[in-house]
Amino acid sequence: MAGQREMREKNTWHRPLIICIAVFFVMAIVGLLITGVVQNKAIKQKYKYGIVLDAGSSHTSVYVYQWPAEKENNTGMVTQKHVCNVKGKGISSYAKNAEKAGPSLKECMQEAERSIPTQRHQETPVYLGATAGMRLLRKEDDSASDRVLDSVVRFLQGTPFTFQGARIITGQEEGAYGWITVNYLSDNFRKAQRTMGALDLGGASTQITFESGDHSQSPDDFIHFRLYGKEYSVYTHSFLCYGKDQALRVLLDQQLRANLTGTGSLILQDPCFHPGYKKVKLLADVYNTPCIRTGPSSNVNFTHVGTGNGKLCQEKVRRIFNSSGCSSRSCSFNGVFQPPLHGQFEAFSAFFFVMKFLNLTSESLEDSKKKLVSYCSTPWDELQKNNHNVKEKYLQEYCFSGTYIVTLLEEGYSFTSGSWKDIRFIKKIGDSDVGWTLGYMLNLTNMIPAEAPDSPPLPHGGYVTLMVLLALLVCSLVVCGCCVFRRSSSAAPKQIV
Ligand SMILES: Nc1nc2c(ncn2[C@@H]2O[C@H](COP(=O)(O)OP(=O)(O)OP(=O)(O)O)[C@@H](O)[C@H]2O)c(=O)[nH]1
Ligand SMILES: [Ca+2]
Repeated sequence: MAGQREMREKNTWHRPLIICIAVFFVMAIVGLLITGVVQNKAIKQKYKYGIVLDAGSSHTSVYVYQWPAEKENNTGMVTQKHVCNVKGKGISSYAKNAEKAGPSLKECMQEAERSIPTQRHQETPVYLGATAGMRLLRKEDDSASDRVLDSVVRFLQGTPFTFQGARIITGQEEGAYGWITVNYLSDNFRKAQRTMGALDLGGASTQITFESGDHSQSPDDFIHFRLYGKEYSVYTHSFLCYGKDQALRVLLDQQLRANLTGTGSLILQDPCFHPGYKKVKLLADVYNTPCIRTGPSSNVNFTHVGTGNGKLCQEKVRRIFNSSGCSSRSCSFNGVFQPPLHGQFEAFSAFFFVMKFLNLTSESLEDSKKKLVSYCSTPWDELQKNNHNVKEKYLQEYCFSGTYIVTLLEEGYSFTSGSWKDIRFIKKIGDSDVGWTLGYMLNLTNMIPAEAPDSPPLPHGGYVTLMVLLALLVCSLVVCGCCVFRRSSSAAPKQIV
């Protein structure tokens, strides 16, 4: 008895201790749960922003991008928040009144200010890249292109953002950054998946870009990237004057020269324009481009008459491409080396605008050509009646533009009826417009690391869930342990002393 009493006296503190430990454990578990939940509560995401102006030949667009502030180096995190199309033509059209080029951006830059929190303005970089329209102006009149850029720089320096520069990007950059945008938005870099090619059709130039190991020939047409720990050898070529606006002028010039009799008024019968289409135009609007060697005196008018012969239009458009004179193993056109096509291609900008309107984005090559012939024969007044909400500038040219696109892809780049299905005509990937601007900003802000960032073995959510489950397991083990201990101590045989 005395022993038991002694035992009990010695252990009087066991029970409260166990209870105390259990209480602390439960408190720790509850604390863990609350931390896990609060930590993962949707905190107001903090974003960073970037602005890129695409100063194209036909117009300028202002893109606002955003990304989660703490995930700067993660991929797939930069998305387009806003886009504003500047009213009027491209900045190269201000060659004769350069001081107006910068202020023409005002409305869209004010929209950009409204779309970004004020406290972020100071840290938001602004980049302007000018493309083929300014490349052509620089060819024609270098000082005029400088004056236009100066006006743009002065204006953008006056915005509340951090202006990082305005420059004419090369055709190679335009192609390469379009390819980066396509594959970044498709998450192909982070997943080290097969990349897709990029086809960009502008008003003054067109670009083809795709991964190819075949860089033994024309190394100038290759760019090498190391992205997320993987090497990429990318073929890219930009054809200046092969944007659809300039190509139309080249076609008109070819037809005008064939019709120039020098007598009476000039009438051009054009199979790429609809029956009943008749407009008096200025020769200056055809010849005021460095894409055509000088033409007849430019203050002369000509009457542009449509005959709507799609087949003849295809034959005329084919003449824009010179398929002879290839000194490499394989060429696209005009003697330009092009490695064999392979893989999927994303065709955007005017490729999309035109093929979407003509409802040819999912047609085969053969059916596209047949439907174009039928579309081109549609009388102009019928077309206007059925499409009164479409800009006449675009409506009058869809027959030419569609024929040009099909000819460029088939005759120019050598897409076949088999590989035609590898082309996808798109405007966006997710919420972001496809074009060179996103790739340009990602490169300038170093947001695509050369090496894959170390990622924790578990995604954050998985990590928290695992921790909570483990904690609950520990807790239940402790509780079970206590129960077993208590049962064993109360069931211990009474010692008879
Ligand atoms: N049908 C149609 N055409 C469009 C639309 N937007 C632009 N275009 C025309 O499509 C062509 C290409 O447009 P963009 O990709 O903006 O060309 P750009 O960037 O100005 O030209 P580049 O400097 O050569 O890249 C031009 O002839 C535009 O006039 C549209 O919404 N619908
Ligand atoms: Ca463009």
